Amino acid sequence: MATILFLSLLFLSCILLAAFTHKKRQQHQRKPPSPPGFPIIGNLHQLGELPHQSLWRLSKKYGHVMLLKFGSIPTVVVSSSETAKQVLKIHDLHCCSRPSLAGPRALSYNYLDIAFSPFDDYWKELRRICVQELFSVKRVQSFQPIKEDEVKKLIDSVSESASQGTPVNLSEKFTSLTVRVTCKATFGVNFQGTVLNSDRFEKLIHDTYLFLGSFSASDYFPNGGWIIDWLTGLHGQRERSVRALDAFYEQMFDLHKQGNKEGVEDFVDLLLRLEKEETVIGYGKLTRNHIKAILMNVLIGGIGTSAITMTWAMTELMRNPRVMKKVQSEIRNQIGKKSMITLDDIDQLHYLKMVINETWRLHPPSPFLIPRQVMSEFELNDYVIPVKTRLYVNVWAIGRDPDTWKDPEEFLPERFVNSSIDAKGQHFELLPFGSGRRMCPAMYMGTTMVEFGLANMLYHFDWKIPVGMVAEDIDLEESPGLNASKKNELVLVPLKYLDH
Ligand code: HEM
Repeated sequence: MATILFLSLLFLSCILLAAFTHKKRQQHQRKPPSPPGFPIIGNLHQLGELPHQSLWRLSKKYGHVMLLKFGSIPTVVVSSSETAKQVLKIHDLHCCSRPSLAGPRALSYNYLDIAFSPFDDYWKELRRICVQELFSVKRVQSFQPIKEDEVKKLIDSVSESASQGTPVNLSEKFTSLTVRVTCKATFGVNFQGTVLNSDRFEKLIHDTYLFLGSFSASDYFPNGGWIIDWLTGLHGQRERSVRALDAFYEQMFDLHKQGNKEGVEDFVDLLLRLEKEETVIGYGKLTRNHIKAILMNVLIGGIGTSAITMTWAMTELMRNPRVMKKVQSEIRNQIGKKSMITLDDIDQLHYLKMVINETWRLHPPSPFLIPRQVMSEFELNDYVIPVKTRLYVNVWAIGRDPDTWKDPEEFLPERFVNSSIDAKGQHFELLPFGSGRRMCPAMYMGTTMVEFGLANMLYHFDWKIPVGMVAEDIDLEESPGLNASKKNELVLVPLKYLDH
C-alpha cells in the first residue's frame, strides 16, 4: 500500500514538474510582436529619417509593445500610456539603466555625468547632489535676474524689428535666449572676453547635437561598428566636438581662477567649491572630468529643449488664431500694464500653461526620452523582456494616441480644462520630462524658462505672417536628429502691442 502511495506521489510530482518547466519554457518564448527584419541589420532600415514617426506607424500594426532588432541590439518600443506606466513606474527598477553609446561616452568622460551614466551608486549620489545643489528651486530663482536681463534684451531687439516692420527669426531668437541664460547661469559669463563668441559657441552646441543625433554604427554593432564610424567621418567629427568643448570648459575654469567675473554663484563656482571641499561621490572624489561631464548635461539638456518648445508653441499659435487671441487676452487682461511679466505673474496664467502642455503633447522635445537598458528580466503585458534589452518610450506616439486623446492632431489647449493631467511625470499620457528614477531633474528650470520667454513675447507683441507667405507656410515639419525640433525656421513679423 505504502509503495503504491509512494509511486502515485512520485508520478504526480513528475507531472507537476513537467507542467511547470513547460510553462517556464513557454514564458521564455513569449516575445513581443516584431516587424520582419533583414539578417545583420535587423529592422534598422525601418527607422527612417524620423524614427519616432516610423515606429509610431509600425506600432499601429504591431501593438504598443514591439520588439525590434537594430543591428545586433534587441530593442523594445512602448507606445501607450499604460505600457509607459509599466516601464517607468511599475518596473522602473528593472530598467532604469542607460545603454552604452559611443557619442555620450565620449562627451561624458566615460559616463561621469547624470544623463548617460548607468544606474549605480555613483549615479544615485551624483543625481542627489545635483538635485539639491544645481537644480533646486532656490538656485533656479537665484538666476531670475539673469533671465529678466536677457528677456529684456530680447524684447528690445524684437521692438526694433517691430518699429522697422522687419521679420524676426523666432527659432534663432529663442535659441539665442536659452544659450545666453544657460551660459550666464552656468559659467557666469557672456561671450565677450572668451575665445568663443556667441555664434561660435552656438555652432559648437549645434555640432554636438548633430553628432549625437547622427546614425552611429558602433551603437548598433558593438563588435565592429566603430570601423564604419571611422569611414563615415563620424568618429572624427565626434572627437573634434569633444576637444572643442573640453577647451571651452578649461577656459571657463581659468576665468573662474582669475576671479574675472561678477554676480551670483554660478554652476562652475559651485562645482569647483565641491571639488575644493573634496566631496566624495560614489567611489571617489569629484574631479575636473566629473565637473566637465556635469556641465555637458547642463548645456545639452538645457539649451535645445526650452528653445524647441517655445518655437513649437509660437508655431501652433500662429496656425490657430483663436487660441493665440485667447492666450494673449488672458495675459494682457490679467497682468495689466507692466514692462515685463514676472515669474510670480505666471502663476495666474492658467490658459498659457494649458498652451504649453498642449505643445508638449504634440511636440515633446525628446520623443523617445533617453534610451533605457534592462537590468533584470521582467514581464510587460505578459511578454518577457530580457536583461540588456534596449527600451524606447515613444512619448511622441503617446501624445497622439486616439484611445487617450480626442482629435489628437488638433491643437486644443481646452482639453486640459478640468483635467488632472500635467507634465510632471505622474500622468503617463503626457511625458515631456519622462518619469521615474531617470526623469529630468531640471523640470522646474526648463518649465520656468519656457513660461517666462513665451509670456513676454505674447504680451508685448502681436505677430503676423511675413508678406508673400500664407498661413499654410507655417508648417509642422520636424527636423531629423536628437530632438524633434522644427525643421523650417519660424520667421514672423512683430507688431508692438501699444496698450501698455
Ligand atoms: C523644457 C525643458 C526640458 C525638457 C523637455 C527636458 C526633457 C528631458 C527628458 C525627456 C529627459 C529623459 C528622461 C528619461 O529618460 O526618463 C531628461 C533628462 C535629463 N535632463 Fe532634461 N529637459 C529639459 C530641461 C533640462 C535642463 C534645463 C537641464 C539642465 C540644466 C536638463 C538636464 C537633464 C539631465 C541631467 C537629465 C538626465 C537625468 C537622468 O538620466 O537621471 N534638462 N530631460
